[in-house]
Amino acid sequence: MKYCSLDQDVGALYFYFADLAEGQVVAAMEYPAHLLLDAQGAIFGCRIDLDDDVILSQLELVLDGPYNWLDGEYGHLYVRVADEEPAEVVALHDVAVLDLDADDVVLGIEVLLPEQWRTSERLSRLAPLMVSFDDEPVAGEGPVVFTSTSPTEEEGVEGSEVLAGTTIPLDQWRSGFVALVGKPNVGKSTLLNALLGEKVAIVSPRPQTTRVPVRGILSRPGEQIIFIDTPGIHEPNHRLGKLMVELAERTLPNADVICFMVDISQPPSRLDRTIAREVQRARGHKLLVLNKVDQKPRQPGANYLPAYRELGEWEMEIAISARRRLGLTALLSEIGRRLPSGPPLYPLDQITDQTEQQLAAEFVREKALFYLQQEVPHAIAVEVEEWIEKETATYIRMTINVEKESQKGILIGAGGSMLKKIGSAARASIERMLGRPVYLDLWVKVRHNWRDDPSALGWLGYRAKNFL
Ligand SMILES: Nc1nc2c(ncn2[C@@H]2O[C@H](COP(=O)(O)OP(=O)(O)OP(=O)(O)O)[C@@H](O)[C@H]2O)c(=O)[nH]1
Repeated sequence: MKYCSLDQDVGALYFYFADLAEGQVVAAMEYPAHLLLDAQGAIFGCRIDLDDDVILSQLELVLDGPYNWLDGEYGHLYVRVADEEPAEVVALHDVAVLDLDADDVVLGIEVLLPEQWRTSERLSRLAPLMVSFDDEPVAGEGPVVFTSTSPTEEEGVEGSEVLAGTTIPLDQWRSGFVALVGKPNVGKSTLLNALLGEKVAIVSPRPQTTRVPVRGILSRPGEQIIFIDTPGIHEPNHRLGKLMVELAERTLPNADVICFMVDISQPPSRLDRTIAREVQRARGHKLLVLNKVDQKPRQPGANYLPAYRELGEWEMEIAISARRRLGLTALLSEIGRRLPSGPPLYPLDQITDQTEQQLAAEFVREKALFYLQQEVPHAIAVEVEEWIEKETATYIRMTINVEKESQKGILIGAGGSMLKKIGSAARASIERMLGRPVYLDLWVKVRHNWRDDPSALGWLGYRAKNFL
């Protein structure tokens, strides 16, 4: 690698393999990422888990570095400042983004560092290569000395510290429900996590990741916003899909504010139009939320804003990047001022309606969505069978249900390799959530066509009455 930089505001660590010129990055690819730590816990590189879509010529610049290495057997790309074995490999929640130029060559990699990894001790091994974020790295220029300051949060997005000891009389509070609706993959769950500063909803590059509405609660002085991240509205082709769409649509009548989310880097589709019509019929305040402003339009130079604007009557339109946490303060203040008067509906320190067990099962599904291809991850339902707090670790046994024998084989992989990969990534996420070691025991079972079987859907928890 040539340089790296850290955007303190969002925690984005960027590895440069070339000097970037304006407009040079034209595409991006996303992959799961891990941090490589030395014995002192300092980050000395990262591992990106590639898939077969990446070809060697794309990695030409990356593999130019003396210590970078592609492990062809597993598709692991190592980007490092030294040739050493990591003392620890830590999975990151967010995917890494590989920026490509017009010839499809990778120019740089961005990973999002959780706050605890942004200290000068953790970054000490990378310090000699750090350039300050605002400086464009220029060929021939030496690296700028890196001084670590504590990351600045977007004002108001993190609310927990200002909640303690609130003395605001209850009749001066505002509270209400805010529905995040839109077609699959527009970034609803990413937005919810970004607004809460915590991961309460799983995210993946595949459509139809969210299956049931997830509530995320943001409490700030005098204000409680209950976000409902809804399944992406689509044309369903099985009972589970129908339930997902029904649950999403049923959040609309009760929402005080509706954020109709779209992907501004693409033109509106038929689904966007259908959802916009449904949103228009609801009583709540309607905001048009244009996500992914960080991404180049599909057609270079195109502006899809007017086409989205025409889909309905919007009280307000706001451009954001959920991934890069841009525009979120403005969005929150627009939502806040539209909330009805009322006392908080949830305890002020509660951030979601999901239990730790539900979230743990979701983390397993999230990793399966990353690692598995095509239909297999969508055919998965994860059940927690056992959860025992032991002295040194939490023991968790889960069953992963699939629909066919062939899917079971793919999920387990040669010699159990795929299940191991999913398990170790999920275990890292669960450990982060629980703050203690976890022993994760995964089993795979075939439940034929469970997505179309009403009784299987019922005992797997996919029932409308559970969420209304
Ligand atoms: N470039 C870019 N990508 C984003 C942004 N927000 C979300 N994404 C990516 O879009 C993909 C889908 O994000 P999700 O948050 O799972 O989308 P969703 O709308 O909840 O999807 P469903 O669960 O299918 O309804 C993921 O790969 C995200 O990383 C953004 O602001 N910019």
